[in-house]
Amino acid sequence: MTVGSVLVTGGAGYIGSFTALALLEADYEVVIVDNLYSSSEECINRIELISGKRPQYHRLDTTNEAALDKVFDAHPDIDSVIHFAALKAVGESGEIPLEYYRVNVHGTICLLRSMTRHNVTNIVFSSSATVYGDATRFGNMIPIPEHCSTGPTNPYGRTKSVSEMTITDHVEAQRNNAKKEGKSGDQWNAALLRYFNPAGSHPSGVMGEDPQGTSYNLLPLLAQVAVGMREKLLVFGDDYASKDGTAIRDYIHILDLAAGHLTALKYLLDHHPGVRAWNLGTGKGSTVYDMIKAFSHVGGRDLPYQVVGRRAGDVLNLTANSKRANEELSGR
Ligand SMILES: O=c1ccn([C@@H]2O[C@H](COP(=O)(O)OP(=O)(O)O[C@H]3O[C@H](CO)[C@@H](O)[C@H](O)[C@H]3O)[C@@H](O)[C@H]2O)c(=O)[nH]1
Repeated sequence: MTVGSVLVTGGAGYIGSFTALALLEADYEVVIVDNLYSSSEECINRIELISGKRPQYHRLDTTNEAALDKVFDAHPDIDSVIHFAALKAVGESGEIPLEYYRVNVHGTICLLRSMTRHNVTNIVFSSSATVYGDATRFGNMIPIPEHCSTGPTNPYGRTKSVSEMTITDHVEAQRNNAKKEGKSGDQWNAALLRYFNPAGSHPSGVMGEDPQGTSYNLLPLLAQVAVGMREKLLVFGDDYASKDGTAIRDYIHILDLAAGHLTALKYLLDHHPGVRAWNLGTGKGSTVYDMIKAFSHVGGRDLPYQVVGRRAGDVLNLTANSKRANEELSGR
């Protein structure tokens, strides 16, 4: 018996595929759409290998609204959407901002329009801690609570912020319209999940972060150095105001992150909160050097690195205040 039917956009990507797996394991029916821009169909096979269930899958771009409509038509049971599909951060990403806005923002708009036409009214959005930018700019807001004002420092973060605002405005407008028509108005709901830095793989070793093409994030790069695919890690700046000069991030295990999507979805369905933002992080900050040390320790050899200049758009510290998520989502 299925407990609900969920459309997962970007479900062949790193976080998307782990969430699709968690949904299947919790007996949801899963329909994945993905353009395979930075992933591969092999992900669908891996999800099946672990869960014993094959998610339904359509290859399409979320900016193709007509194709999205067909998916909703073909799966009338879909009652919720988890929206991952987006171009992922590539460093400062300043070189291709229009492509970021087309895929990340326009894709979100197309999805919301198609959901509205099909009366699918619950959306969990894959946002990012990057929306906060430098949380020290108005006094010290570290660890960062959800009420910290947003101020992203790179185009990728801005597309996440604009998508959050688009979803918020749409959900509020839909609720107000429903009320005007004498309905309860609590039908539309959105979770804005602000992830800190995802890390790790499935204990089976079958699924993990497997970036297609060049990788820009610390974890996959460290893994590549550890297995000898890459000569050394470039450390982007050792002149930050931290204990060892390198920048601080909050690394959260991918299985915990995936579980957070299911609990947020349940919260929407049980409580009809309208729009609610949650940080998904651990509350524990680690520097780049901490991460190099941890990888060296586990791998049994010192990993080579070289300090270079700071990367544009990076901030000193992104560490979550995870009180709200702990109180509202844990144990669900
Ligand atoms: O080769 C590298 C890569 C990264 N870093 C540093 O490592 C930390 C983490 O960087 P990275 O893994 O690229 O993540 P962030 O820049 O913190 O975050 C981006 O990447 C995350 C993982 O995909 C997303 O969740 C965020 O939304 C996105 O902004 C930062 O201090 C970087 O300066 C290095 O020193 N060398």
